[in-house]
Amino acid sequence: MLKCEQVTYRYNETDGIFNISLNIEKGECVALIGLNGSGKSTLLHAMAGLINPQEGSIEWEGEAVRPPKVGIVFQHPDNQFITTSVLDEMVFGLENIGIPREEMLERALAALDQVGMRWALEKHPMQLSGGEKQRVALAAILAMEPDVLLLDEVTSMLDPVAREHFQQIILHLKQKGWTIMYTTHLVEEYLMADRFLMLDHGELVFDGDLEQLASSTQLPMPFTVELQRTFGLNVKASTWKECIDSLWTSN
Ligand SMILES: Nc1ncnc2c1ncn2[C@@H]1O[C@H](COP(=O)(O)OP(=O)(O)OP(=O)(O)O)[C@@H](O)[C@H]1O
Repeated sequence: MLKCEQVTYRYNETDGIFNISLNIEKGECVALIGLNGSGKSTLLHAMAGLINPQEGSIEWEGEAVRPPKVGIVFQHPDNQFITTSVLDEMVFGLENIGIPREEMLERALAALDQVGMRWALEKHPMQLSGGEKQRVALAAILAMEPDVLLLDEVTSMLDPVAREHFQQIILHLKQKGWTIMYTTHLVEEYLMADRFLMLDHGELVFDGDLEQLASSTQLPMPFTVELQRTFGLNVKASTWKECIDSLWTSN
């Protein structure tokens, strides 16, 4: 379990995150939402051990969080690359955490397979498209086998096709039992989460499921949820097809 207790990280008097307490269970897929500047990235950075809260504690299974236990992928993959080939990029991270040489290639290839990027092994990261770079950035983190995967607006720069591909990868990781927390401003991406945490001015103001989110906030909802609400159906994460099927059977 990832446990945040009364975490405060202050940039100044008004900006930052304030007194955040929450637990994330193993295998949960959590969407961290909130307006621009509400503190989402700051919370993820604190959870990844990249910044140290001035107050409170963040622990995974009773120990202070630190990479590689917690892995984070950022909105702009370019910031994550430091080597000149995809293979070197994968190996660099693994070397840093002391993975034996013979295991490195195996791990790197398995992670690249998970995101469909093995073909790019010899490429310079800068020769890849934005979506491909983002998949390699994710693979580099997956190869380190973190217990918790944090994704900070990872699809926001992608075109609709690349975005859908990336969302499928996240859903696949979720099905495999990864513990995931992601931030997004795209309401359709709410459908990937089991649970929602909402920040407002650095404070945690909501913790609940999709149905509770839809009934207790004024936020725009994914189209299928709006449809369910319009027709008086129970709100749940549904695909288009499931939504239409339940509309047919409700009459
Ligand atoms: N390095 C910094 N120095 C000072 N203030 C900062 C710094 N980084 C962020 N802030 C401020 O802290 C607040 C929270 O920022 P943060 O980036 O965590 O929000 P966010 O919810 O991730 O926003 P967005 O949705 O726009 O990505 C904002 O008011 C921001 O201006």
